[in-house]
Amino acid sequence: MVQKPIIALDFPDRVYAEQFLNQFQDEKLFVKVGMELFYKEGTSFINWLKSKGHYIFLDLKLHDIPNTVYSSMKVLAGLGVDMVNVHAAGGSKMMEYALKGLEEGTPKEMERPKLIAVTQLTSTSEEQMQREQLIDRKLEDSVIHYAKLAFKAGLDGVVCSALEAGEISDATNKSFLKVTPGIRMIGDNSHDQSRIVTPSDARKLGSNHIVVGRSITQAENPMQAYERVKHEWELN
Ligand SMILES: O=c1ccn([C@@H]2O[C@H](COP(=O)(O)O)[C@@H](O)[C@H]2O)c(=O)[nH]1
Repeated sequence: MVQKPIIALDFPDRVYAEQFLNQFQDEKLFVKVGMELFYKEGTSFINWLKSKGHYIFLDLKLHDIPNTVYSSMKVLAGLGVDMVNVHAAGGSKMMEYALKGLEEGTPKEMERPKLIAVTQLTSTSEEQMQREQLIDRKLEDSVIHYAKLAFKAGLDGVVCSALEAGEISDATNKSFLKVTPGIRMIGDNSHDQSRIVTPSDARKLGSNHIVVGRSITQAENPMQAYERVKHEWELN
């Protein structure tokens, strides 16, 4: 799959999203559609993105009982997106059912979307995890544990911070995807993120894909910000 930085289209509606995308003219981008935009615009916006030739990560982070996730994935499989995800905290059985739903729901002429699992959100710090999730371990231990569960369940990879990418490769295998949000250029505002890494360090640490939102979408010149991120990411 194409390794361009994945741009998080965190916009309230398609008018904002299309205005943003129009700046890139005919460039085929890798974009992420999250809950905000999908809940507002639904599948018609996904179809529009596809008609423009963009790669799509549909970031809905499913987390429910196995049967519900199975049936929902069966539906999402028909959308023709490139990547979807679940929360690993839903457990091994839920992840296996998610994969089964995707496999059964993908039309014969399409490729099954990659399925990845969120380990610990990049906004979560070790202190918060220990206090609120009552996990009395290092944050890396929890991330690696979830990555191993996702790997065993047959998933294609995980969402993690680039800080954990190397250890995940060692615990699974090199082709297991590490998709890493929490990306910031030096000096950028970290906002609500806790585990942040630059594009260049993410590459060095072993990320396969980086996800970048506000550093691009809220920049004074989003095109220029995207080119800077892409340059750093591709250079290393
Ligand atoms: O652990 C996670 C999982 C998903 N995200 C999503 O990525 C982007 C990051 O946006 P920034 O503006 O670059 O912080 C956003 O859509 C999150 O929902 C994540 O950050 N961490």
